[in-house]
Amino acid sequence: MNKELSLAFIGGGNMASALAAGLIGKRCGAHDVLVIDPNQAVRDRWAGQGVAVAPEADSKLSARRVWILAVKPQGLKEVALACKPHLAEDTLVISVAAGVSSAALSGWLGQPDRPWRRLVRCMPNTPALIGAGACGLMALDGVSEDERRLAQQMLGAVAQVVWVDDDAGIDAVTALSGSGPAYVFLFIEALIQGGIRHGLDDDQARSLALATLTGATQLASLSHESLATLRERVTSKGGTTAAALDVFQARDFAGIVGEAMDAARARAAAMAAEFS
Ligand SMILES: NC(=O)C1=CN([C@@H]2O[C@H](COP(=O)(O)OP(=O)(O)OC[C@H]3O[C@@H](n4cnc5c(N)ncnc54)[C@H](OP(=O)(O)O)[C@@H]3O)[C@@H](O)[C@H]2O)C=CC1
Ligand SMILES: O=C(O)[C@@H]1CCC=N1
Repeated sequence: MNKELSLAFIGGGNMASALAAGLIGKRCGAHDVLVIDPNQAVRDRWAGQGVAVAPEADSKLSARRVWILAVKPQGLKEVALACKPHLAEDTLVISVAAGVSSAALSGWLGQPDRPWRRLVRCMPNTPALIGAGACGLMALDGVSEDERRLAQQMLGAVAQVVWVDDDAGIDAVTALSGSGPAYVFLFIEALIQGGIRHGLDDDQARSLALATLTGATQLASLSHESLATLRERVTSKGGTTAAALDVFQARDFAGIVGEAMDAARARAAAMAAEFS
C-alpha cells in the first residue's frame, strides 16, 4: 500500500462516493482505500469496487494516512470519539461535515489539554462525482505545508479548490457552492416546468434547459466579459428577455437568492452550536 496516498472514508454515502469517484484510479488505487460504514448495502457497493470495508472503526484505520470524515453532522461526535484511539502521529483528518466547527472536532479527536490540530475542514459539493466540484478548504495550524498540498491535490482531483481562513469562511462556502447545486437543480426544474407549460414535451424541455445552463456557464467561464455584459447581450431593448427580467426584478430575484444563502449560513451556525 502507498501510505502517502492511503485513505479512509468514515461514512460511505453520497459525499464519500463523489470524492472517491475522482480519486480512485487517479490519485490512488481501490486497494489504498478503506471505507467504514455500518450499512451492509453501502459496504457491499464499495467492496464491489475492490475497496476494503469495515462496519466500525478498528485498528486498520491507523495505517491510513488521510481520514475523510463523511458522516452526517449529528453523528460526527460519536464517530470522532470511536476513531480517536486509532489516530497515528501523522494522520491527516479531513472533515466534510457542514456546521461542525473545527474547534469542536479538534476537541473530540484530541486530549483535554491538546486538541487535534492536524485537521482540515472541507466543503465540497456533489458535482465532484463527475470531477466538476467546487470546494472550500481551511486548515488548522497543525497542518504542514506538505499536508496542505496533499489536501489541495486530493480535492483538486475532483473540484475547483479555494482556501478560506476560518470556520466562517467554510460556512460561506457551504451557503454558496456546498448547497448551491440544489439551487441550480431547482432553477432547471422550474425552466423545464415552464417549457412544458408552453407546449414543449418533457424531453425537449429538459434538453433545452440543460443545454442552456451548460452553454451559459461555459460562456461565462471562457469569456473575458463581465456577467452583466453577457446578460445585456441577450437582452434586446423592448424584447422578450427584457420582459422576463422585469419579472425577476419585480420579485427581487437577487434578494431571494441572497436570503436563501443567509438561511443556509444561519443553519450552519445553528448546527455548529447544536453539535459542539
Ligand atoms: N450531500 C452533499 O451535497 C454534501 C454533504 N456534505 C457533508 O457530507 C457529510 C455526509 O453527507 P452525505 O454523504 O450526503 O450523507 P450520507 O447519508 O449519504 O452518508 C453518510 C454515511 O455515513 C454512514 N454512517 C452513519 N453512522 C456511521 C458511523 N458511525 N460510522 C461510519 N459511517 C456511518 C451512513 O449510514 P446510514 O445511512 O446507515 O446512517 C451513510 O452511509 C455530511 O456531514 C454533510 O454535511 C458536504 C458537502 C455537500
Ligand atoms: O444540506 C446540507 O446540510 C449539506 C451541506 C451542503 C450540502 N449538503
